[in-house]
Amino acid sequence: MSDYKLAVLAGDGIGPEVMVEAKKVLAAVSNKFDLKFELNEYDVGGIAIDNHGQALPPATLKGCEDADAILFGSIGGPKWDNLPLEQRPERAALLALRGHFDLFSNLRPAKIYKGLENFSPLRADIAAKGFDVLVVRELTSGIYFGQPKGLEGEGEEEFAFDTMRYTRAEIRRIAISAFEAAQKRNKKVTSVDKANVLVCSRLWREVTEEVAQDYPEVELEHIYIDNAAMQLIRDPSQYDVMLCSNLFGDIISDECAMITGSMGLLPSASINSDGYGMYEPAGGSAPDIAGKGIANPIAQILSLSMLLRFSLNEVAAADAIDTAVTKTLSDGILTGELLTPENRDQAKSTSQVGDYVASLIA
Ligand SMILES: NC(=O)C1=CN([C@@H]2O[C@H](COP(=O)(O)OP(=O)(O)OC[C@H]3O[C@@H](n4cnc5c(N)ncnc54)[C@H](O)[C@@H]3O)[C@@H](O)[C@H]2O)C=CC1
Ligand SMILES: CC(C)CC(=O)C(=O)O
Ligand SMILES: [Mg+2]
Repeated sequence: MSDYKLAVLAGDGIGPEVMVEAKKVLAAVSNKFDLKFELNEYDVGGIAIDNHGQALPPATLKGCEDADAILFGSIGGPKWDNLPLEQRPERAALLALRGHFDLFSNLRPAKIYKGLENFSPLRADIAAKGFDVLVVRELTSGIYFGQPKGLEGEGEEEFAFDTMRYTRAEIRRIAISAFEAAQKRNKKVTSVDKANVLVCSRLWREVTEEVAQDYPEVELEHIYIDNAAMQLIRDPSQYDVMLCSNLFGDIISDECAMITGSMGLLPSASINSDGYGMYEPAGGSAPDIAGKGIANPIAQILSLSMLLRFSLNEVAAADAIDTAVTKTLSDGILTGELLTPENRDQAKSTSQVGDYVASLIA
């Protein structure tokens, strides 16, 4: 019997809706594998601004510090869009948590599931070649963590800037994450950069080449971000691990999600060097569908599986969730955004999908 303490931060928009489903699945695996979890829920993001006047209240941060891992939903939304940047949920809570816990290694696994081949926006013959990519994104540096500056000057001379900055050490540790992951997969790392114009990308290439020396069995290739975005549509089967800086990984991972059929299928793990992590869907709070009971809960459920696997080493429980999700999708238990207009009447609700996954584990 294990005792784990999780900080549960559902957040805004669809966050609380999909979190309910992840908790159902957690209850099912707790039962099946005789695991004991203490779940402590905290406000974060817009809801925390409304209730406590700040996006990351001290009690939330303390709860995360006291936990074995964080299960995170998503934050932000139109209600808080006009706040100054430093108070907005995305910066004041999400980037703050990533920075505070040094969660530099962001893993975003995307694949076309069996049964969903026809729901990928890829051309059928391209989808048939397969798609199974792990985006390894640097998460605590680069342009999102450079000092924003603005606004200065006046009139048409008024300006703002963001700085992109990477140290060798920051590049080295994320490159090692990518090579370690590739060793357990198909032994290929594609490093995505813009080394034809950016100095940071020149350093990125140099350090990535150095790290590659320690992994002779892993192939390393470099590609410019614009070409990578295009190649992912032309022939994504050529990729295994895609190593990206913070900005490029943010963009490329949304593209990978959509290749699988939906933003709502892509989970993520954000891990530090001690194995502590925050686990969240790669997508956002989806204000356009929030409150309708139609959000896809799979990314949240798979984020829970990653939490069990990477931070708690509960591999059997994680495997059980992955197997149940695979069967749910191949059984055609799908939320509406995955379906075509002709068969959308067969769409299942958020809670029907969560119930089905949980029932397969029980
Ligand atoms: N980790 C986080 O908390 C993130 C927060 N955001 C924030 O979320 C808010 C909305 O951002 P958007 O740019 O609209 O991106 P988004 O990822 O929330 O939504 C983009 C599109 O994907 C769809 N989508 C996303 N998750 C889905 C799911 N589980 N099931 C079905 N469809 C899903 C949405 O309906 C929308 O059409 C913004 O405030 C943004 O800053 C954005 C990305 C990550
Ligand atoms: C606030 C953003 C950096 C969050 C996001 O888009 C992401 O982590 O993918
Ligand atoms: Mg993003």
